[in-house]
Amino acid sequence: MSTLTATGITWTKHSRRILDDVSLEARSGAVLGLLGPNGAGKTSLLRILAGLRRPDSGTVRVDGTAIERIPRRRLARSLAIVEQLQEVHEDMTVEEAIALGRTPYRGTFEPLGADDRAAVEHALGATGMSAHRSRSWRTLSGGERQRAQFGRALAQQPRIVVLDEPTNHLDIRYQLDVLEMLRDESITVVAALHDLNLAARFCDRIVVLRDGEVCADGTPEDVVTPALIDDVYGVTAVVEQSPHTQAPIAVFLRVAR
Ligand SMILES: Nc1ncnc2c1ncn2[C@@H]1O[C@H](COP(=O)(O)OP(=O)(O)OP(=O)(O)O)[C@@H](O)[C@H]1O
Repeated sequence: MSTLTATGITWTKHSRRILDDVSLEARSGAVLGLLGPNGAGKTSLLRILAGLRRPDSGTVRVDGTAIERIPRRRLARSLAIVEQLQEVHEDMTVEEAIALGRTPYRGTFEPLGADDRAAVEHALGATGMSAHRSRSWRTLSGGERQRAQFGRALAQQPRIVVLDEPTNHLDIRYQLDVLEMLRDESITVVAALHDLNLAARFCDRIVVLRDGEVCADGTPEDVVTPALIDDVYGVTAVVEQSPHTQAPIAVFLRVAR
């Protein structure tokens, strides 16, 4: 397992500061939820955390090594990202798309080996996509696509996975399934989520971004409070503790005036 840390991340685009001195730590094997209103900077931060974009200042480290010093192939073996609206351009089957996750382990044009096939089978099974393996990517529903994308990340056998709203197209069963799976797979996870209650139930820690700055960082109990929901989202809420899961549950009452 691995730790992913960000220190003092600043990113400016068109002279607008999108991220301002953001620091966080995704601890080994834990699930870190990234929350915040639309436009707060979650996607921008995730792309920096995954090494897809360089910040103007600040450092991202994987197990203490600055991410830009890790060769791309090695990084791809330890870190996978599932972005929103990630497309598979060619007309591939689900199985072929998931097998793309094996690219960092194979030479170009090298056929899948036994390890590759085992990883693809595991990913198909874990995401409930085995029965859909031969279907064309183009014919998948939004939720099926999301599961297959997640399967591709799992096939990569990463130690860290960065997910941008992994559950937004999923029905409740698969929302629970994906989040439970993330916990079971013992992977270090950073996931941008919009659903506060899902985040409170499944994350070990939650970081809240507002206007590109971290405005809260703590356990779900520390972070999911009426004061924060009012402050960050402008919504009046009550927060209770579920007698069933012990996690905080917010009930959103109205837009605060
Ligand atoms: N490449 C870019 N060029 C210019 N502005 C950008 C770029 N990428 C993001 N932004 C701006 O940065 C801000 C943060 O965007 P980002 O997508 O990171 O937010 P978010 O928290 O993921 O939002 P959402 O919840 O709506 O997905 C937005 O105002 C967005 O318009």
